[in-house]
Amino acid sequence: MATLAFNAIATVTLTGLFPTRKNPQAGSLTTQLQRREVPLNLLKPAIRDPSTCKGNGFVDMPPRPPSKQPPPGNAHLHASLGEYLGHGHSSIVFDLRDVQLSSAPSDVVVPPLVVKVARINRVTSLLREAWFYDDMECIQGVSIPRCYGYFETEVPEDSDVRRQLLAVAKKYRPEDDGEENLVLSRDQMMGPLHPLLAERCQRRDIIAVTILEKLGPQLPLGQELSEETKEDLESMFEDMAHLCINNVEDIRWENILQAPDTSSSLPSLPSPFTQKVHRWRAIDFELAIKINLSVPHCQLEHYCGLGGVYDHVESWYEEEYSWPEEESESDEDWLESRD
Ligand SMILES: Nc1ncnc2c1ncn2[C@@H]1O[C@H](COP(=O)(O)OP(=O)(O)OP(=O)(O)O)[C@@H](O)[C@H]1O
Repeated sequence: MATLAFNAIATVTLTGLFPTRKNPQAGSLTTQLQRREVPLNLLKPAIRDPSTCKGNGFVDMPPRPPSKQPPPGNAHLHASLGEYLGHGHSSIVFDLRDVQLSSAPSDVVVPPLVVKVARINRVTSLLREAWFYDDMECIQGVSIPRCYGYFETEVPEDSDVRRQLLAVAKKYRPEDDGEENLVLSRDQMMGPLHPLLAERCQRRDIIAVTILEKLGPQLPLGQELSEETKEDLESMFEDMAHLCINNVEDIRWENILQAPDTSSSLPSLPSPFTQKVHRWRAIDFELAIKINLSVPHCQLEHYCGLGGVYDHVESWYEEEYSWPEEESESDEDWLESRD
């Protein structure tokens, strides 16, 4: 049996756009999306000259490790959107059901998958994140989920699919409209944006998704974390530090999920840096930066982020936490009327 290469899927057809918790079957709408390769120079790493920063922990930036994937495939993935799994500033994430793969060898194993759908004004966040997935290919299935590609399609401004996405996005995060994308402003401080990012941040007629391996739940709240779990989490972020990826701004409880462990999941692989097999995985690289920090210095920053996660887990009590919000009836009625 062969496993699905990260670049095997060329096109994706998604049906049932977009369900809600109260109406998981909602939407007879369908769309087809095409893989878009993410340019290597999409993002500029932050490079400090090690000779002028002696003792500050800067190193020579290692080149991106060469991809171990075969030549790009031509497979077509067909799936319907299942349960809503979560959302953030940039996206809404759904389980994928009834997954079928065509134009691929029949013995290819497809693990349980999710689709991360960018909010219409956050396509650049997903594109940026897809660059980090490419950059961290060697730790996909190790300390981050396997990523099967970034896909896009153009949708006319007055299309039902676009309207449905806007309505669902608004439902899960009503305050999103018009929010400034601070990450891009930060990228701009390092020089002009890559033309693709500059163009995509003006567009409001693109649906963009990534297809990711489905992970398990977050760390259980309200109990002390074992030393073993803490060591595992620290080692997981050490893998990123070896690739000069600093993700301290997005180390949050929401962004650490259990490694998949169902009978249909793919096994977790040993770290190419520490040979450890992790029980947890990190997600969400919208705010990550590639910077020539040494591993210990990057790890120091990651420890700060993890300290916040440990506090959150250990001092949690239910009344404080009420996420996600319940859907309001009137919005739900509106959505149902669109089906
Ligand atoms: N691979 C996955 N498997 C299972 N659930 C996932 C997966 N990826 C994301 N989720 C769920 O979706 C939620 C939102 O995902 P994520 O944090 O990646 O979104 P985001 O929009 O990039 O967040 P933000 O921009 O606010 O940092 C997660 O907290 C988690 O509950």
